[in-house]
Parts: sequence; structure tokens; C-alpha cells
Amino acid sequence: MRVIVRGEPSDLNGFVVPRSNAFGHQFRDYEKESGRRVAVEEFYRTNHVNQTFDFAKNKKEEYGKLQRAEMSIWECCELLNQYVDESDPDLDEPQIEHLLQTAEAIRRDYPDEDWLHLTALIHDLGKVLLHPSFGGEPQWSVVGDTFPLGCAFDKSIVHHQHFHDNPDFHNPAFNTKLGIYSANCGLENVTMSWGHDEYMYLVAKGNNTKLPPAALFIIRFHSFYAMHRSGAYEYLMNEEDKEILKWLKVFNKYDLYSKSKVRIDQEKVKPYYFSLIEKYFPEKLRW
Ligand SMILES: O[C@H]1[C@H](O)[C@@H](O)[C@H](O)[C@@H](O)[C@H]1O
Ligand SMILES: [Fe+2]
Ligand SMILES: [Fe+2]
Repeated sequence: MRVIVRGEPSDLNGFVVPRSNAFGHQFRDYEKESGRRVAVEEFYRTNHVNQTFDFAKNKKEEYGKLQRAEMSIWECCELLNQYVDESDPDLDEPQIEHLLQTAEAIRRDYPDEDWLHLTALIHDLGKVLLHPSFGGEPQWSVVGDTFPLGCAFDKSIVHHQHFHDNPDFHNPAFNTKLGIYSANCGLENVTMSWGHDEYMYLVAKGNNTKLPPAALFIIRFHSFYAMHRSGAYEYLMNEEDKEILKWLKVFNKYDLYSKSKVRIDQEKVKPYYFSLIEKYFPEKLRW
């Protein structure tokens, strides 16, 4: 088995970034008037007001126990059939479509990196927190971009203005550049806002996945746009984070730009993904 730990992603692929999303707008344009703009801003307002350090820490402890359910990876994909992500200005399709679109797009350009195909398939499975059997968590605590807690909120975070109503914003222990952290402590030691990234990371790790570290990094930080897009919070990263970030950047292109109205034939691709699930995960996982 070829396990990539720190390899260099190759640029020899033909990925072409599309000009516009399914609504004919630029991707991730949070100001553009569209059917989704107001709802997306309202989503981020509640998210930014409620995501505090204590909130995230408690959720991590609670859900980290993995005592909510037992199911396979594919069963979880199917549960996501019913959810549309309220934070997303680019997509209003059920989540399972997004998972398959991302995985199939990355598979086309990186045919040999099967771990990356599976990472794409599962990267958003943490959104299952929306489901009633997981407490039916509100969207603001499941989806959207993520950011570090316990230190100052960076200006590059989407709808940054709404942090003014977050109690941590006024807490002197949390509102300096480093806050509770030391320089270059490593992202692993940072408490991120709670959501589907951290939860799926806990699930994958807690079920002893054979996926390589780059996969776990992608799953855990794929919504941390302030870091991987805007280059913020470099002072919290260590050398290993900076190295592995290359893979997250590759992944992000597909996560973002594969969003479209074109549906994937699930039955056709299922056997391939089943074989990957079998290779990297136990049959049933604790969630
Ligand atoms: O709206 C999206 C969506 O919730 C994605 O799953 C998340 O990874 C992104 O960061 C966010 O912008
Ligand atoms: Fe996501
Ligand atoms: Fe995604």
C-alpha cells in the first residue's frame, strides 16, 4: 500500500477553475446579491456570536466520546441526502451530491492517490450532526468556515464584523494575537470553532482509520479559509503544518470548484468507493 505522508502534490493535472458557480456568480462572493446572500449572512451572524472557546471545548468533549451511533461510512453518506448547507453561497444541492462531485473531480486528476478520493468523499460527513439522532444541532454549530478560538479573530474571516457580539471578543485572555497559545504551537493544539471538520476528524481518528496524516489534516482544517486561502494565523502553525498544507490547497480546489448542478450516477461509482472504504476503515464506525 502506498501511504503518502508528506509527498509533494504534483501539478501535472488539467484542472481548470470555472469562472462562475451554479448561480452565475463568482465563487465565495459573500456580498453578491443572490437568493442566498441574506440567509448566508444571517447564518454567519449567529455562528460568530455563539462560537466561543468554551462552547467549542464542551462540544469536542461531548462528541469526542463517539457514543451517538454505529454505522458505516456509506450509511452516513446516505443520511446527508436530506441536508442543504445554509452557509454555502455556491451550492443548494443535497450534500451527498457535493461529496461525490468532489471525489470524482479529484479522482480524474489524481488517479493514483486513492486516499485523496476517499478523503473527498468523507470530508463533509461531519454534517451528520444536523441529524436528529445526533442532537439535531443548529446549522451555525455544524457548517460554515472555521476559525481559531482563544486568540484574536482575524479580519479575513467571512463577515468578521459580527464577532463584536461574541463574548470572547471582549475577553482580554482571548483577544490578543496569540491569546492562550504560544507562537508556532502547531494547529493540532488550537481549539477551532466547532463544526463538521473537527467532528469528522474525531470520528476518523477514534475509529483508527488507515488514512495518512495529510487526509486527517484536510478533514480537520478544510473550512479554515482564513488560513489556507488568506494566509492568516501563520504564527500558530509549525513546520509540519506548513508542509502538509500543500495537500489541503490541492483538495480545496476540488471542494470549491466542483460544485455544480451536474449529478453523479451513484450506482455506477459505488463499487469503487466501497473498495476504498474497506481499505481504510472498519465496516462499522462509532460516531
Ligand atoms: O459553506 C461552506 C460549507 O459549509 C463547507 O462544507 C465548509 O467546508 C466551508 O468552509 C463553508 O464555507
Ligand atoms: Fe466542509
Ligand atoms: Fe465540502
